[in-house]
Amino acid sequence: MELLVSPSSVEEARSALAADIIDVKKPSEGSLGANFPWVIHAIKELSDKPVSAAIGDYSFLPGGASQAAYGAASAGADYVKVGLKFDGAERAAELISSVAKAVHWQYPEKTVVIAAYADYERMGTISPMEMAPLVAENGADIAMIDTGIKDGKSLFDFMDESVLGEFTDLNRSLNQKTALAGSLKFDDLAPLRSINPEIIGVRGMVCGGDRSSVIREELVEKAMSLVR
Ligand SMILES: O=C[C@H](O)COP(=O)(O)O
Repeated sequence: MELLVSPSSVEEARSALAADIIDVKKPSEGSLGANFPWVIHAIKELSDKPVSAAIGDYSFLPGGASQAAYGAASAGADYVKVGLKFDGAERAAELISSVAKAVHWQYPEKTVVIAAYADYERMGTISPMEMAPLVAENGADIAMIDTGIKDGKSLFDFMDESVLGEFTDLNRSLNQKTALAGSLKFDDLAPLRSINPEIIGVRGMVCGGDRSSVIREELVEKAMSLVR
């Protein structure tokens, strides 16, 4: 299980360098808010660690999402991550294939992450289970669950360990990886280890519980020691 940590600036990224994957985002623009390309580039320059970039919680806008995905990959992101903020399997397939093509067209080695929301019922968006079979089938690499509304409710408030285990197993059977996130706490690391997704994503946990605060290096190190 690898640890992905989401800084919002170059300064914060310096405190996150112990993580396996540095995930650039702009939390003030949403759960998967996109940061500026020059911030992605500067964070990529900081270390040899793989860099991920969120491109936004996207409505059904395959053209816009594919340009944003291409921009993030060109700026240096090794992982490009998009959230599906709409419903409908057919529309999801179209946006996933557009984003995957935009990245793999010139960067076949890069990884495309597609996120659905644990709180899809209150978001009115596609569910993670409905999204899962559309990911690799449309050229993407990782199926992710995050919470869409960051109001303190966590992934486990919406999906229990057995459902998350089913999601992870389903992804494995589809030859795609799983990433889980959503206001995770240190106490969640034990159940997450038994669910065993390839990646877990955190921000609030390593900010001391408040994701609008700043990432603390010692908490990233603590989280790394517990996921190993
Ligand atoms: O990709 C992971 C997210 O940034 C998780 O943020 P959070 O732990 O504050 O919900």
